[in-house]
Amino acid sequence: MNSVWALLASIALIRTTLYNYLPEKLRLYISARFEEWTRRFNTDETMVFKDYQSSKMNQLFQAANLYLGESLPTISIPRVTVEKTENVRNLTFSMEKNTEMIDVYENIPMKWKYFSDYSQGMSKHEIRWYELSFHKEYKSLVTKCYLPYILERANKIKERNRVVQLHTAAHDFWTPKPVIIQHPMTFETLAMDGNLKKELVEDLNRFMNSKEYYQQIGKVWKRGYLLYGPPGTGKSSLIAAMANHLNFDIYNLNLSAVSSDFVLQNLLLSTANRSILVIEDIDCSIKFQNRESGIEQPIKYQQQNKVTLSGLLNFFDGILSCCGEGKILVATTNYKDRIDPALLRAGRMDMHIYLTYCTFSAFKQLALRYLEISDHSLFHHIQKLLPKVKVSPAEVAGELMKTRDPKASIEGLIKHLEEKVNVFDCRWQL
Ligand SMILES: Nc1ncnc2c1ncn2[C@@H]1O[C@H](COP(=O)(O)OP(=O)(O)OP(=O)(O)O)[C@@H](O)[C@H]1O
Repeated sequence: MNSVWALLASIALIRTTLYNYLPEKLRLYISARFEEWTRRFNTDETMVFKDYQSSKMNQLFQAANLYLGESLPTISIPRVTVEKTENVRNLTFSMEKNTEMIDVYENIPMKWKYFSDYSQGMSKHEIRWYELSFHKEYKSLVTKCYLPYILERANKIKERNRVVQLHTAAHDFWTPKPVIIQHPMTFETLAMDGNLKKELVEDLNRFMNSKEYYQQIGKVWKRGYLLYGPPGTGKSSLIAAMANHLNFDIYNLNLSAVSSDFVLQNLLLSTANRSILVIEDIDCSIKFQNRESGIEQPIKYQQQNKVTLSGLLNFFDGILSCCGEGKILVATTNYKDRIDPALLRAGRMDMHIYLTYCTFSAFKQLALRYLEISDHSLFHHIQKLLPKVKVSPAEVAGELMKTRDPKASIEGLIKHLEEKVNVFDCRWQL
């Protein structure tokens, strides 16, 4: 055995020595021939996915990370890295440096190896990469099917893991660190007319599944909703439910703090795709010039409100709104009649949703959520009182929260409603 090692070592030494004395052209020729010769015997091909390519994040590297991470908990592998970071919902698994795993795609084994190292040079930073090896006869399958499949799966994993974030604008920019919203409001917990809720959920789902349709008819893939109604009727709650349903980030825009139409345009351009842009109390943010009568906006308003109506219209449906896709605009107001009709038009505000004072049906949904009861002998009193008063779901929810005892809670609400009826009757007599 020792003599074999000695022979191999001598061959290597002779080869290196000879190689050093050969002219460069001949050396290059020999290595090319040598590589060709070894390739003939090697049946595998390897693809390398570096984390960064020309200082841009390599999407294939990221996708492989997510895709492989999903299979890691289910396969036998000696070591894995497990993480839970703030802005993802679930545990994330990743491969340890210099380890390998086999993924089976269409019954074909795909061998993945993960590497990391430190770059040489002035700034020492970590370089990470995956190597994917497969039998060379599957090269076309890998490029045409396997890699696109990984990209698609990774997108789905990303969507599933995402947490909803709230972005707010400050000093003409979106704040660099959005807040993670853990708002528990969903369409299940929102007390709202059953038919309206169903219509809205269907509308959102239809919109989400219509990307190709919008493209086909040449329309920008965006949708606008106007939520209007008295304070406390659940406009903000509904926005949270929409964001949770779609898993979309929220960009909350206070128009009165935006310094110009130009800034408004920039803010819109820097919102992410598949997000909800909210303009709360749109009627308070801008005093509208009456476009129908043609009366000019008074100078004092022009000074106060730096965003103009035309800037806003441009923002809703101008060329700018083409930048991005899957965008939802939500405007809220307590006074729909104060909004310029131009803004309310279909295409800008496609669906107008009236959130009203608490109805008996909404009360029953709140009772189920707050008191965990679907019926009670005192319910008929509430049913009689509710049509006589203007009470918001927020007010009812506040009463129901005062005690966990259903009887005491409903009695408290009846008392509150009766007081409101009496106040109303007194005013009526005056
Ligand atoms: N329809 C509803 N279903 C369940 N809870 C509700 C509903 N409406 C209001 N609430 C409760 O009342 C609170 C306040 O409601 P919300 O902020 O959504 O009302 P709003 O219409 O946005 O009010 P405003 O016009 O004053 O901004 C919510 O946090 C929620 O707990």
